Amino acid sequence: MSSPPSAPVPLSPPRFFALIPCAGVGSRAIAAGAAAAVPKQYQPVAGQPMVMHTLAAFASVERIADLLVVVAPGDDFFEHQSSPYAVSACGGATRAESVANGLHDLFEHGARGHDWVLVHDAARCLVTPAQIDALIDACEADAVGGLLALPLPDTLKSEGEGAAAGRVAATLPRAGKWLAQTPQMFRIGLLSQALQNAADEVTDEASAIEAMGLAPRLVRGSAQNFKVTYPEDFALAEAVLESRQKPRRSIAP
Ligand SMILES: Nc1ccn([C@@H]2O[C@H](COP(=O)(O)OP(=O)(O)OP(=O)(O)O)[C@@H](O)[C@H]2O)c(=O)n1
Ligand SMILES: C[C@](O)(CO)[C@H](O)COP(=O)(O)O
Repeated sequence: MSSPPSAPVPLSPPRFFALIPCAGVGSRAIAAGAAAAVPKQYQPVAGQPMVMHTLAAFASVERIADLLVVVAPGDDFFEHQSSPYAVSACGGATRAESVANGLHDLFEHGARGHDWVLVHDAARCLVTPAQIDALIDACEADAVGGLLALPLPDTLKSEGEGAAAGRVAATLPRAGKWLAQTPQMFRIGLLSQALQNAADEVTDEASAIEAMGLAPRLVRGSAQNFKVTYPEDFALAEAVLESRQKPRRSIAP
């Protein structure tokens, strides 16, 4: 007599991982002609290397089970820090490659395909635990996943080409246009597959998912969650972080 088929083993609830691509060189952050001593994510902002602010925000989110920082091969920054974060020197030539390599590392350390991963730029050091929680709340029951993003606040122009470069070619409709931010949150298995299919030029995780015919959820982020990209962004990031650290002045009765 054959034994009855065994009941399928129920999947354990998905966990939430954070993956921080931190392997860039910050070429646009270097002022024309000036050489930066360290990549932008390690430059001091409001008393700490920029990436430490980013990591502190994720460390405050209780639902994040584990966090992996992806740095460039040979980068020894975290060897000189007494920080509790897991670090993998598996950064690639592009951001997409750094993320794909980091996902591989997460799998090797026990992550499963149905776990969630929140990918977040090291250079978005102003993200807050509340914004991270808002993304998780909005996406954890979603079939695809999603990203923080901001509706376009300004009038949108396209630039001419050739002899018309530097001049407006057209004013484009901005309704329904959003600026993609991070974190971007997807199932680890799905994202890994999407990045394998996608070309290296995809500039965010959502684009790789979209290329599979799926539609990531847009979750409203904040203008303060900007990416430090150009030299002038450092002073703005510092001002915002310092304003958060300052004790609020009480208003006299
Ligand atoms: N090969 C790369 C390129 C970028 N990043 C990371 O991806 C994030 C967003 O990228 P971006 O702001 O473009 O950083 P850089 O590539 O360093 O900047 P630039 O393009 O100006 O050189 C950054 O935290 C950066 O460290 C990465 O992990 N691996
Ligand atoms: C992922 C990202 O921050 C979303 O806006 C952005 O696409 C990164 O682009 P970059 O050219 O690598 O800075």
